[in-house]
Order: sequence, then structure tokens, then C-alpha cells
Amino acid sequence: MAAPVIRVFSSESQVAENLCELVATKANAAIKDRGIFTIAVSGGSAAKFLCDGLPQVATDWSKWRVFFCDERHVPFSDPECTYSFYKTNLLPKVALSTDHIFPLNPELTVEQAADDYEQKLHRVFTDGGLPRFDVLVLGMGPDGHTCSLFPGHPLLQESKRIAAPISDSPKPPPQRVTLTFPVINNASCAIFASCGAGKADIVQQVLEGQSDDPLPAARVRPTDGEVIWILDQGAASKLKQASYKL
Ligand SMILES: O=C(O)[C@H](O)[C@@H](O)[C@H](O)[C@H](O)COP(=O)(O)O
Repeated sequence: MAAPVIRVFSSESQVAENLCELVATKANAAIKDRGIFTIAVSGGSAAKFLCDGLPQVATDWSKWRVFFCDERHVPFSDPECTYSFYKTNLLPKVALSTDHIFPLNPELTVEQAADDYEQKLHRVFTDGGLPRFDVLVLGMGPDGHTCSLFPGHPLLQESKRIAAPISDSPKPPPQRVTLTFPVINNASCAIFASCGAGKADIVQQVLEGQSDDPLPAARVRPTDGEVIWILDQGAASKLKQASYKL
């Protein structure tokens, strides 16, 4: 398990650019090696960064398979739907087929939608084992949550499911489906992008704090992979280790 790699940039636009360059590098390496690139993306500012920057990268979009680290159980027409954000803001600009992006089915109950999502994962990750994503693009909330995995929630201990329903999310909307830690920590590379001084305390706690009960974002430590934090100066401003500074 490698220690987190921390990259600090002077502006949000540089964070976005670096994130997209890194994703493209990982994509093109995976396509060269195995002919396919598997990624799970998030909502929040990471979605905006990816939708703005990925149309500029050179890659074979027909080889991408795009899942969601988590998704809100809302209709596609709801402005809270992360899939619809990507559908509107990325799909018209890149040659990614809608057959290669995997939304949650909002017509089902949240429990059924989680089961259905696990089946979708197994159809792409066909070896029958735990899915091993090439890249996860993650966000972190001000409480240290990532995906729909919240501090103190029993889902932090989930060990059997690869995608799980949640009906009591402390952040609305309450019903969501999320990848679980066994899948997250089986990824080849997990990338966080966090910006703004409002994130400084929680970034410091997650990256430098010691706890017997780590925050969800601090539990992202792929066993055979890397975790990379891409921060702007504001988000990195409370880190104590001098090597993390610009
Ligand atoms: O599902 C959600 O409610 C959001 O997607 C959320 O989990 C988001 O990823 C984080 O709060 C970080 O968001 P920012 O990077 O925009 O702060």
C-alpha cells in the first residue's frame, strides 16, 4: 500500500488541467496494455473539471468504460443526477458511446438499482473477481466523505457487496448507490481533486491525522495501487509537511 502522492497547484484551473492530463495518461496506458480503460467518476467539482478538460485530450474513446463512484437515486431529469451532468456536458463533445457509460437505473427501487448496478459492473469486469478499476476520480466533502460513504456509517464496513444502496445519506438526496471499499481499494489508481480554503482543515485531517476510526476519504488506500491527491493552494494550506507546499 503506497503512501498518498500529493500534488499542489496554484489555481483551480491548473488542478483541473492536471487531473485531466493524468486521467488521459492512465487511459492511454491501459488501452495500450489491455485494449480497454475502466474509470469511475464522481459528481461535485470533479465532474466539472472532467467535462471541461477531457474533450481536449487525445484518446480512443471507444475503449473507455465509464461508471460512477456513486450516484444519487433521482430521475435523469433531476438536476442532482450526476449521470445527466456528464450526458449534457461531456457526451456531446467526445466520441464516447452511451453504450459505454453506465448510469444507475432510477426506475428501480434503490435496493434493486444497486443490484442492477452490480450486474452492470460484472458485465464489464468479466473475470468474476472484484472489479479492478484503472482509475477512480473521487471528490471529498467537508465532512471527509467520499463516494456515498459517510463518517460513522455502517457502509464503511461493507465487505461483500461491490455496489451498495444507501437510504439515509446525511447529505441529500438520502437515497444513493455507491461503490464499496473492497472495490475502491482494489483500484489501480484513485485520484482526489479538491480545491478551496474551505477544504483545508479536512484535507489536513485526512492526509496527516492519526485515528483509529479514519474518515472515509482517509480509508482510500488501494492495496495494489496508488492514491493521488491533486489540490490547489487553498486546500493544501493547512498541511504541515513542507514537502507538500508549492
Ligand atoms: O454526491 C454528492 O453529493 C457529491 O458528489 C459529493 O459527494 C461531492 O463529490 C463532494 O461533496 C465533493 O464535492 P466538491 O469537490 O464539489 O467539494
